[in-house]
Amino acid sequence: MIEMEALTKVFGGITAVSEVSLRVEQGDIFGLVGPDGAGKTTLLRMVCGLINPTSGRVTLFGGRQKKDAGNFGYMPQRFSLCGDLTVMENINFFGSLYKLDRKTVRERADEILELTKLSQFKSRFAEDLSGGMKQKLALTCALVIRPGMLILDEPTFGVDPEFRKEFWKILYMLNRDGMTIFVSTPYMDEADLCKKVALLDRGKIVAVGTPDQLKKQIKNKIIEIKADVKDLDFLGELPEVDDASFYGDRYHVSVPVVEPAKISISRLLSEKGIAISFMEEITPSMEDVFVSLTEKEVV
Ligand SMILES: Nc1ncnc2c1ncn2[C@@H]1O[C@H](COP(=O)(O)OP(=O)(O)OP(=O)(O)O)[C@@H](O)[C@H]1O
Repeated sequence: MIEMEALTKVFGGITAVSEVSLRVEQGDIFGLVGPDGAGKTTLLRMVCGLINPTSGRVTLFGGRQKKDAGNFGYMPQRFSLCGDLTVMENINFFGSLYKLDRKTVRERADEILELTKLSQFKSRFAEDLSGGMKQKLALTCALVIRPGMLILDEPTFGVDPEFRKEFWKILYMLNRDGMTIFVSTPYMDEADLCKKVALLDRGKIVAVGTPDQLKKQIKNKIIEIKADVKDLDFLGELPEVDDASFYGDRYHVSVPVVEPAKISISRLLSEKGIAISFMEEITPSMEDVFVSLTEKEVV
């Protein structure tokens, strides 16, 4: 459905996207995952034809359909709605950009607003919606053209976890009904929700595969630790430990062999008078995969 060949974008002296080759297949939920500034927006904008690549090529739908034929929906990262128009007026405006007649827009809107649970807010001004509801309205607008493929740029950025769950539920429903989804996200936990993932770092693809395939690429084991102090960075200095990273209220320690590392960690923490409430080997998360492939900590 989307084929990217050595896609590159240079802005002045900055190479935002470098030699990216990827294929998004029909029926995929394909995640483009990477931290801020990795090049996600730039890549998606080239795919949508909003900016030209410096070099490389994008082919959509095997080159059989035109990019501008309304056969894919795009939900940009930035707020793309008119704040002083109501929910329904925004949808009508969007429909008119694609030359859809009012009746068609109204019928489709009713259906999609049901799905996005915005039906009761049709006459509310967009600027008065919550952050999550604004994102849902942007999604509704992108869906009004009934696209076969949806391209979304960080659709859940900065909204609460409850909303993120709800938004992903909608994406799953759309995908189940046959829609191909190409979505960017800085959230590593969302990578786990994708059928296929490309990890992007400083403009380059560092890994591509299903979440399970990517997790198997990690050679080290991961030990998760909860202790009564927050800063356990010093664990990285133990010879049995390759890396120690902070994850919210816990630490993930990357080790070649589990048991000697656990003994050594227990000894060191006990010497420092630090109590351990949890220390077990766990299945690596997508954060662990990203850290191990890029040697970077993520938020
Ligand atoms: N129009 C532009 N002119 C100059 N530099 C740009 C432009 N657009 C993006 N960049 C730079 O390209 C790099 C990639 O930016 P991009 O916005 O694509 O990343 P991103 O992964 O989407 O991150 P974010 O979530 O912060 O938007 C960054 O260093 C950014 O500053």
